[in-house]
Amino acid sequence: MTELLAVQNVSFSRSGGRGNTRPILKGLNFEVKPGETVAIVGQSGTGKTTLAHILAGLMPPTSGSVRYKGVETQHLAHRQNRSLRPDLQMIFQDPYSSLDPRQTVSAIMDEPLWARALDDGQKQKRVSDMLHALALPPESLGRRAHEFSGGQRQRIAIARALVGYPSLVIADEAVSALDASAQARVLNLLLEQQQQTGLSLVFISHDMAVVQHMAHRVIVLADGAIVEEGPTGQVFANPRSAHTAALIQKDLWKDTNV
Ligand SMILES: Nc1ncnc2c1ncn2[C@@H]1O[C@H](COP(=O)(O)OP(=O)(O)OP(=O)(O)O)[C@@H](O)[C@H]1O
Repeated sequence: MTELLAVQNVSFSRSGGRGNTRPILKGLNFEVKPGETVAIVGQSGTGKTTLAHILAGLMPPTSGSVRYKGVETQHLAHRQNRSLRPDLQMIFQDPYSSLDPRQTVSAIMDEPLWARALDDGQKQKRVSDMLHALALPPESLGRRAHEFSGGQRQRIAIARALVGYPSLVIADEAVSALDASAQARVLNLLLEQQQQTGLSLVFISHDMAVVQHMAHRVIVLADGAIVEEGPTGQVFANPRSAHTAALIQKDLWKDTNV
């Protein structure tokens, strides 16, 4: 098997009022290979977050399929697929909705590790390594999520996603709310984990400089359809679509005006 995630003909429509449906995603096809980072970029409202939720199996596509290691992601929660569940992790944009505020950091970190064949000492070491890598003090373990700031919660959510040695992480604007030093720390950690464990990433970001730094391949969405796809160097050096050129231009403009 060459692909880890296979997206085939995925469309998604939202129902509007009076029986209308509005197409959000239109016939998407792409793959993510082991150890690969695929960035998904596009203007606001073009369907990136909707796609992330469908890829992670949090909602079904209207038509088409998303298979992770051959299993439809919407069926990953089923009992027979439970061992695959910790393999595919998602980092959401908003840590306030993605973490249970009453859970301790220790309990949050335990969940992705339950299925891993590690002894208690190895699990403790993995948790403390992740906290350290994300500049969260060891005392964090006994505290509850609501006791942390937004930036700290986001780092806890990132530690949770990585602690169980996932094969695939879907990161939706995972670092956009972090300050520059925390951003650099997280991006380096993701690259390091990729080198060490062969982690694959679906990386959704509006920040084209970060995309250029992180991704092997870029997929450009416009109005719910793929308008360009290719190796990162090629897409940035020679964008074929006006949408891609506009995204790159906008980012350059931003950088010269900080
Ligand atoms: N819960 C919802 N109910 C109705 N429409 C929605 C809902 N969530 C998103 N949409 C609509 O679906 C479309 C795609 O939204 P989505 O959030 O997936 O885009 P996006 O590319 O991630 O945007 P952004 O970069 O601003 O986060 C938009 O037109 C949005 O208004």
